[in-house]
Amino acid sequence: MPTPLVVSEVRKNFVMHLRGGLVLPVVSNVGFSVASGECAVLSGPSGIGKSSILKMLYGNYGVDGGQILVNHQGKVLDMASAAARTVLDVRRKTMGYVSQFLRTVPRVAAIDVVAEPLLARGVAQEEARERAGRMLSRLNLPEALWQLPPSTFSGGEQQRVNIARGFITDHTILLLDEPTASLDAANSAVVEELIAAKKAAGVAIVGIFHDADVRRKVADRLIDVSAFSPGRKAA
Ligand SMILES: Nc1ncnc2c1ncn2[C@@H]1O[C@H](COP(=O)(O)OP(=O)(O)OP(=O)(O)O)[C@@H](O)[C@H]1O
Repeated sequence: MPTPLVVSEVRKNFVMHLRGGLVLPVVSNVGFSVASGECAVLSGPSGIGKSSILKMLYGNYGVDGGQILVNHQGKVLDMASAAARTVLDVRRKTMGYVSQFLRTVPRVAAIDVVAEPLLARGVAQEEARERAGRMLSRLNLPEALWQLPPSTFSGGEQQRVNIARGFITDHTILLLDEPTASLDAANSAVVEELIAAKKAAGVAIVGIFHDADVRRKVADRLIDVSAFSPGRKAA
């Protein structure tokens, strides 16, 4: 079976159009691969480019060079050069992403926000909602909130909706951007269990965890993003 995710020679500059086209090189020569069942954690100081790398892997940020090869339904394709339609298909079937903040859609109930990725994969509505409810219970979101849109939820409640939505599918690659940042110890522990279950199921995970304790528990390997800082020679 091909490796789920192989990143090589990826480069990213930000161009500040409001500053006369000033070019800010963020990362260069990014290279790593993530095996099935492995959790690789991006580490390094604030502002070094960790979130930018996750956003490039997911196709939210364009890439100025290099390859992001994913095993999508038995075929290897390059997210760095894939057409928008292909990127959406990869997101639906292969690659999940738990962003730092939930993007709420007005009037959509929390339970439907969580069930939506299952519906997109063809799961019947009743089953999708039942599974969404189970996931929200596991993350201790009070049932009274399930039918409400999450826009008024607390930071930690929104993050739990986001986590439930990200972990509900059987995507083979999962990107996690600080999933425990707004959570208390009990809910962080639930997320650690969910990550362990994904690893046991063979999912390849790339994550960012500022909490050293969580990082120590979930990481199989640290990837030092400072090594990809432009100007530094690759190790
Ligand atoms: N859309 C953008 N436009 C311009 N600059 C950006 C953009 N996104 C990120 N940057 C810049 O790229 C650099 C890397 O940011 P990034 O968020 O990837 O760092 P990080 O390592 O995840 O930081 P933190 O640990 O603080 O979250 C920063 O200097 C940031 O200002």
